[in-house]
Parts: sequence; C-alpha cells; structure tokens
Amino acid sequence: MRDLHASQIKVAVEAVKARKEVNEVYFVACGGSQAVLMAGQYMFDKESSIPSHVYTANEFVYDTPKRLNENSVVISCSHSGNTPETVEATKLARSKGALTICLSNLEGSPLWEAAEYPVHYDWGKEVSDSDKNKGILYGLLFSLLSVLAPDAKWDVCLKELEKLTDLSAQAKAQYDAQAKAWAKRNKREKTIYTIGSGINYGEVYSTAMCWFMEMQWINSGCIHSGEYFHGPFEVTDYDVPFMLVKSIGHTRHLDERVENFAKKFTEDLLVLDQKDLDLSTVADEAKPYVAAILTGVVIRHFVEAIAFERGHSLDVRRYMWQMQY
Ligand SMILES: O=P(O)(O)OC[C@H]1O[C@](O)(CO)[C@@H](O)[C@@H]1O
Repeated sequence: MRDLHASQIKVAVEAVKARKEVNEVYFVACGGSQAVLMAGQYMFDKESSIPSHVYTANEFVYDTPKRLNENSVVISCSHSGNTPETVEATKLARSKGALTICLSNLEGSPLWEAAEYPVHYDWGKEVSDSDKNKGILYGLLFSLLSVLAPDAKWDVCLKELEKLTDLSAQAKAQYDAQAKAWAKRNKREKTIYTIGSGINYGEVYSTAMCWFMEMQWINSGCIHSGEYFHGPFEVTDYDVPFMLVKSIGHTRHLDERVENFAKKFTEDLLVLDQKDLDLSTVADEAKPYVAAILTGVVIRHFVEAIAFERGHSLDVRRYMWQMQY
C-alpha cells in the first residue's frame, strides 16, 4: 500500500480510537461503490460486536436511521467523489456528529470535502490491487477492527494485502482462456444471473447491477445462494445462464447446494470456485478476504471478455450521466 494511503488510514483510525464510544458503523454509497462496502458490513458482523449497516445513500438521507449520532462511524465511498446522494449523506452524518470517513479516487472532490477523514485509492490498469478501492477498503477495515475488535490476525491480514499485485496477475492468467471461451459462448445471451453468499455477495450484486445491467445492458438479477431455493430456482432451465461464486468461507455449503441442484438442469452454469485460486502463499487468517478481492478481479476479467465479444464498451451509457434524472 502506498505511504499516502497508509497515512490517511492511520489518521482516520486514530480519530476512531480517540472517540469515547463507537456503537454503530454505517456503510453508505451508491451502485458499485455500495457493493464494495458490503464486505465491510460482513466483516463487522462476523468479527466484532458493533452493529453495522449498509445504506444506499439516498435512503440514508431521506429515511435517516434514528441511532445516527456522535457515537456512529460513517464510511462512505464514491469513485468519482461527485455522486450527489453520497455527498449529501456524508454531510448529513457529519452534521449529526458522526465520525465520517470517505473513500474516493478523486482528491478534492465534493465527497472529499464533505468527510472529515478522506482516504484516497488508485485506479487504472497498471495500478496494484492493494491500492485500488477494495485493497484500500480492506486495509481500512483491518485497521479499524484492530482497534474495535482487537486480534493479532488483523496485522497479519493487513500485510497479506501486499501480495495482491502478484496474486491478481496470477488469477487473471489462470482464468484467461476460460473467460474468453465463456464470453464467446454467452455473447448473445439476453439474461445472465449471478449467485453468491457471505463476503462475496457484494461482488455478485455489483456483477448483476453494474457490470451486466449498467455496462452491458444484459438483464440480470443477483441471487443469494441461501435464497436460490426460495423462489429463483424455478427459472433454472437448460438454456438459462448462471454465474456462481463458490466461497472458501463458512457459506460454502450454501453455494455447493446451489451448484449441485443447478448443474442438473442448466448447461450454462459458470462456477468460480475460490478453492481453485492459488492461495498457498497467503496466511490462513487472510485467505477468505484475499479470495474475495481476487474473485472481483476474475469476474472483471470475464466481463471485459464478454464486452469485447459483444463489441459493447464498458464505458457506454444510454441514460447515466447523459441527462437529468
Ligand atoms: O459514486 P460513484 O462511485 O462515483 O458511482 C457512481 C456510479 O458509478 C457506478 O458505481 C458504476 O458506474 C454506478 O453504479 C453509480 O451510479
């Protein structure tokens, strides 16, 4: 992690440490940025006794949680730093006395100015994943947990993030041929569903909402593995494509149950099994977290392959940023 990012995280964490009490953590953003933050709620729920919540920014603004006060920590995120809902939500949180931390790719943006403790992340093809949004978010989360739910493992996890540069290059190379073949096979599909659980749910959520619907205009829906058998499995058929992330974490059983059923009825089930990632150099404590970040890298590789096959740039929008809404 770059020194700049590490020092911004340190300042934010020191401020949290200085608070008399922290009894609620809110993760607030829109779209892909909200999906990234979902891992935060997962970690706080599973690793601390502090309640945490994910909010789409405008609900936070228009239907504000009653418990938001000076004992709350609000972590917001906006890649552009310009999404008005997220800026408004951060201003509101600050006005209520909450400690506000934001993540953004743009220093000096409206969000950057709105939060008390801004943290920058890098973006781009040549940039290490340890300094991109998820690397920085996980770095922040591990550092916050080391204060709010102390455990020696957080320092270990923090160090393991440094391995992301090599691990993500390795993961892309490992899945390259499969991604291209899958993209060729699926390029004319009108609908692709995504399924996952646990810490990976945010990743499959953003794959459906942002990668497929927003950036490829492919109909999609994101299904939690635990919910597949409570409705969505009725659409399973030989020609219905699914992308399933199979976790190495505690929810693996849920994902396996989906796989075992779905493969009997569809010929188009893509299973991204985190057990296939080479995590031999990663400390056990950090494996599910590193795997979650790498799964995002792998999914992006599949999405770039399908965008290429379809001749549909990931940058094209019909409505978003093209008009008032
Ligand atoms: O606040 P951000 O991260 O700049 O996001 C704005 C937009 O970018 C996306 O995350 C991806 O294009 C959208 O879902 C969202 O509306």
